[in-house]
Amino acid sequence: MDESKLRDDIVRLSRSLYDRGFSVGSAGNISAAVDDGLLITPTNSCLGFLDPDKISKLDRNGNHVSGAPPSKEIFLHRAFYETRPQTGAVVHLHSTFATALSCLSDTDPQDCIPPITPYVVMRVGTVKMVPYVRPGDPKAGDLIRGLKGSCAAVLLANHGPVVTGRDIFSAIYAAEELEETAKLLVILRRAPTRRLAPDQIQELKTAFGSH
Ligand SMILES: O=C(CO)COP(=O)(O)O
Ligand SMILES: [Zn+2]
Repeated sequence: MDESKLRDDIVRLSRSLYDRGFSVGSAGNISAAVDDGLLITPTNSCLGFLDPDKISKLDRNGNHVSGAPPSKEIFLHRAFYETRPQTGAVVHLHSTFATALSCLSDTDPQDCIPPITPYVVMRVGTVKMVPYVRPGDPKAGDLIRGLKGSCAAVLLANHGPVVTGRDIFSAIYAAEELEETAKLLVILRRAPTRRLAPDQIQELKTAFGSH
């Protein structure tokens, strides 16, 4: 794993998210696994203007070893790496439509993003809601551990999405797919909407793997 390329990829992909309005201000944070720990965006940093040399590095025990102070959501990120060994990167955003679903009281907490299109099934899988805790509360880590690795993505109630992937590219593509599907769900709200049928979902899982 080339850490310096990974740092450049984090900067480039974060800027792209920011430029397209998936994040604003200093909201959101991104981490990626490296051989000896993980890289995570610094707390209070803007995803549009990251400096590769200031990205925080933590060792395998979660100790801060270099860069600016890490995101306060480090507990959330580490819980995904701990419970889903296939995780190579974690993306947390306050993207508008996924956050809207996280605030709507009739979003199904066991199935926040119903399977209405193939790509959300292929890239994201089942999304559960995690009860509200304040940003940076270590309890968020306990709540993620409680899912026992069953979800690649969650919505934090009244806060926003957290999405994981094998690597930084797949985590970000999945976060974009989740946001676009959330937008469709908000647009289609109260309109009778066809879901993919269970056999169609199974066909996708067989053809493309499941989350
Ligand atoms: O989105 C955020 C908190 O939930 C941003 O926090 P950080 O700036 O500490 O990464
Ligand atoms: Zn947040």
